[in-house]
Amino acid sequence: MADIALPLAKSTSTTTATVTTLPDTPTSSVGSRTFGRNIMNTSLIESKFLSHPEDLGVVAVGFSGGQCKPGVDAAPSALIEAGLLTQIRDELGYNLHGHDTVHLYTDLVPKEDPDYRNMKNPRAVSAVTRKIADQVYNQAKEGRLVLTLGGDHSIAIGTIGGSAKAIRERLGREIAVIWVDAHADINTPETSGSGNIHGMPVSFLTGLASEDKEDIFGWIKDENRISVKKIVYIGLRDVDAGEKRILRENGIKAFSMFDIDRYGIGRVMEMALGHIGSDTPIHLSFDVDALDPMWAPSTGTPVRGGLTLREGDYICECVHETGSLVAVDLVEVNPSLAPAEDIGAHETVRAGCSLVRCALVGTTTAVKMASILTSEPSLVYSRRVVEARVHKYHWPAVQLNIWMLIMLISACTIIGVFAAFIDIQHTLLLPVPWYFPYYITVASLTVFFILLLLYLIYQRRLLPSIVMIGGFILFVLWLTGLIVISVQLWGPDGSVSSECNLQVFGANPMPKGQTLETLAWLEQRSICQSWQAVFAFGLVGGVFLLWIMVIAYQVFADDAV
Ligand SMILES: NC(=[NH2+])NCCC[C@H](N)C(=O)O
Repeated sequence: MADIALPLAKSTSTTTATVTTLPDTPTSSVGSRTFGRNIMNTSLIESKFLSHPEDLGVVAVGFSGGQCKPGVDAAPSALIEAGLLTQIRDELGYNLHGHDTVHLYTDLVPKEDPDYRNMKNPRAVSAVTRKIADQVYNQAKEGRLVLTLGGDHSIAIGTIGGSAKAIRERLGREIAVIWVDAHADINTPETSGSGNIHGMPVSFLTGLASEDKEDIFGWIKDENRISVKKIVYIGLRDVDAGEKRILRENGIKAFSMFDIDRYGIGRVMEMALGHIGSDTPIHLSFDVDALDPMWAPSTGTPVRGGLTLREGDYICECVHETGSLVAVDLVEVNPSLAPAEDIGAHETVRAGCSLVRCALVGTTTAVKMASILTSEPSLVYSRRVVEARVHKYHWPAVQLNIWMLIMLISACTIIGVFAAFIDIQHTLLLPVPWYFPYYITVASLTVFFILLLLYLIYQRRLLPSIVMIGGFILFVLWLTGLIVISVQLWGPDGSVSSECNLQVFGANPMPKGQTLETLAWLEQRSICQSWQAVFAFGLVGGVFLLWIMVIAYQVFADDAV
């Protein structure tokens, strides 16, 4: 394979590209990315699926055979020259692996490569993507995050094929793909108008297109494939007719620029990540042409009306914040296509660097600025740590809702019954026993506690400790009330229950007719039934308070794992 080796010191050139590489800083001097230790450089997000989140496997792919315009193969060198890898290592604190070579794959490109099923350069793209799949797989199987710098978007057949296989082997899970692009790249060879394979990678990855010939994508096996249900598109605005049909028929989730205008990027990201779910590893494949040409003009198939750079960065930050990111591709930067002088290429490369940084470190910029402004541990930092922890608690929504509903019913019934009892005592000119107002107070506190929980849920700040402490206090109060009620019902003095059985339920003969006596009997019966209801709801409340403590403990324990 003909590759450009990257020397350790800044160099000014090789035959095909000018390559500037990392200054010779030993990796060991790079700040640790251990959670919370190095706030300048560290992502505050704990990775869910990487065993070595501090390691970054880099695959630099200088390949342009998936389309016809030369120049996209020079992108990795341009990005590296702009200092991307140096920053990733020295500022973001990653340990880099495999970063010392830009692969050109010239030896994999056959001399003769006639079109096949309407595909251009089919054997070259197949051989190169197969090799890329191996490279990405080798990095990903070590439990590292993998960054691939393309290259045109056909290389995603290799990057996604490789990470899908590695994650299946390592974790037994399927990956999800967030495909940020102006195009859907889901043409089959038959629906493609251009025959360019960079417009087809998703169809090969999902199995919508396949081929038996080993040298023309026959190497793609189930282990490399992804499910159509696990792809989410963002930024679409130039989708071919055949692709629209494929998207519709397969129910593929897609957020076009129209959706971004309508809902805003924040809501779109919520919906996109909601579709994927929080327990699925994510491969982010970012085509720079998703950005508006204003921000990224140097790309092979620019389409106006795209994302702002900030929206692109936000997408990358959101994906990073999930903690589910396992691989990132940045593709279709073509430094040789600079419509308005050289500045276009420069801007596009800068935009690309920004996207990658955001994907690798999330929103640390804010933290970084705050920490520079104050020498004390920054407020922003501490707040973010708290938020990162709060967001990780997974409350079982159904149980929580049932719990609140039943507790609310119990508390309100008890308040109602005792309020009525107090009224009766007043009417009969009898003193009010202490436990009537006591139980009303406890039940009111319970209602207040439920309202507090609702508020905290709305704020996404419900901590298990609050629920456990609150639940425990209420349980003790509730239990005291229950004991008092039981003593009244069945205890030695008073014994409401035996009184009721004797006078009311066991009254013989039962009063009938519209007499005062019947009315008095009916009133007494309803008082007796109210006592029973109070006992029943008191019992339910006590048990449910125990239950919520168990739930809170489980939520707490799950998070600690
Ligand atoms: N990754 C890209 N830039 N793809 C552009 C694809 C354009 C067009 N849909 C095609 O199939 O040829």
